[in-house]
Amino acid sequence: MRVRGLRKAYPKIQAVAGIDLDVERGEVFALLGPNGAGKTTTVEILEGHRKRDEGTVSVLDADPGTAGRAWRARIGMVLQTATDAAELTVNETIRHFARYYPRPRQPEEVIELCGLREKAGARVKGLSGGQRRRLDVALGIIGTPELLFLDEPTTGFDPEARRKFWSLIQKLAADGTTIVLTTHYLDEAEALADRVAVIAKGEVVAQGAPGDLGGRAQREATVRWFDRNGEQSVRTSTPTKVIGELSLGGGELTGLTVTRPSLEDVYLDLVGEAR
Ligand SMILES: Nc1ncnc2c1ncn2[C@@H]1O[C@H](COP(=O)(O)OP(=O)(O)OP(=O)(O)O)[C@@H](O)[C@H]1O
Repeated sequence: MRVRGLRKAYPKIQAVAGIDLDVERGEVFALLGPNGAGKTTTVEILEGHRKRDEGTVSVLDADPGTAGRAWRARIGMVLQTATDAAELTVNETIRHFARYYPRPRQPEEVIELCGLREKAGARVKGLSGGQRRRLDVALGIIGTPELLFLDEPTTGFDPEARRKFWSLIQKLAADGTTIVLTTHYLDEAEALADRVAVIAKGEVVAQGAPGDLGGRAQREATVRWFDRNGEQSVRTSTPTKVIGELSLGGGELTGLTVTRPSLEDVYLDLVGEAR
């Protein structure tokens, strides 16, 4: 996927103000950014659901603005708005949608992957919020997409469901599915994404591997330990040296930790600077 100079204005706001993105095949790519940053608008343009004002976009070697049905069948989407509640059961819904695709996954496999086995016979309208979201994901992957868009996929999931969802995404990625997701959960981006882009006010303010975003790996570390006087801490760019010096006494250092700024620290700095 290749995006250059993407722009989109609504009557009152420039929602996307010149975005460049590259996503490689097989990559998990996360879009991060505060509410209203322009993530959903960008994703909708990439999905072919919204017209852009300016810029060039190539998704699976086609322009989403003009690509046809065959292209659409190669793409899976999980939008922010949940599937319409229906009288159908989970099983029936998944089977129904499978018929739209030339190369569907087995419905039983998808039910299993999405943790819906116990709810397969339940009516969709009776599902909890998190279960509905898992059904959305099931419908997003039923067509065996080469590229899967997930807009805030785990909002409303309990911690266990989120972990299960992460392993589902890891399985899909291991099978070669390219995944573009938006999320407000930085631990999710860190667990799943090969690369992330932080968007603020319609612009990309940083892009890179989660471990290296905003020069994170090069930022100063904090070394903490306990001694007779209580907790001690030093900020340093050479933590190994600091620990070497502390170790000269020969004893074990109590409560020794070395920490770098978290992805959340870096993210908040980046987004704060963009305000
Ligand atoms: N259909 C629309 N008509 C007018 N303005 C819109 C429309 N959709 C979005 N906007 C505005 O465009 C800006 C970007 O919205 P967008 O939904 O792309 O942000 P987002 O990054 O996805 O936010 P969130 O994290 O809250 O989902 C916001 O200021 C929003 O109010």
